[in-house]
Amino acid sequence: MSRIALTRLEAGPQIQAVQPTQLYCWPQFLDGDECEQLVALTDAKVRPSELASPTADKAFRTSSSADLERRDHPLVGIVNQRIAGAMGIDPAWGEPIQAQRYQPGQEFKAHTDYFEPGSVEYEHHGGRRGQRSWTFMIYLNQDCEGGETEFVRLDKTFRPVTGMALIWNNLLTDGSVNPQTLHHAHKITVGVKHVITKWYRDRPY
Ligand SMILES: O=C(O)CCC(=O)C(=O)O
Ligand SMILES: [Fe+2]
Repeated sequence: MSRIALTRLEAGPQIQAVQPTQLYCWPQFLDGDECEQLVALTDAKVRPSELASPTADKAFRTSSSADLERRDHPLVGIVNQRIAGAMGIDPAWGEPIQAQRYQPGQEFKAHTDYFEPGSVEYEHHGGRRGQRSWTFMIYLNQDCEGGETEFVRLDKTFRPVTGMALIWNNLLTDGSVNPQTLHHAHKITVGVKHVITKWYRDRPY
């Protein structure tokens, strides 16, 4: 699967990191109108974000989240298809699109998107549904300060840019997890940051 996705991805996005980590940035994956509509859909549905893995730190992930579904708006289906087409992955392997909203002071501290193998969270969230493989994240706005996405072990930091996608594989080509994908969504200092995230599994979800 990694190889198929890599081939398709070479058509549009810019490579940001090379083996063993596959990390891409794709400017203007969505246009400004699409982003604005997705922000409005998110604001109408948000709830406090959840954590897959337990942590004693109550300030670890302080954002809000919303699951965006096709029945919320036809644009959700269109974006789902555009992402699946770009990735060359069967849409059945994808989780529903989830939006994240960060208000001033909110962040998601350094974490990985894969489930720790052998852990309770893996049994609960992975298990039969499979491990998380690719993350396809799109910034919906840039009129904010702070909120950078930092890949702390890769020394790569991205500022939110409206419509820009960040795409990375949380796994290595042999299917094992890649700790180099550790990332931190920095605190927002001014304004509000919105993103949408699509996670793929390593088998049909
Ligand atoms: O908001 C970001 O920049 C990153 C979000 C993220 O890492 C996640 O939702 O898993
Ligand atoms: Fe993440």
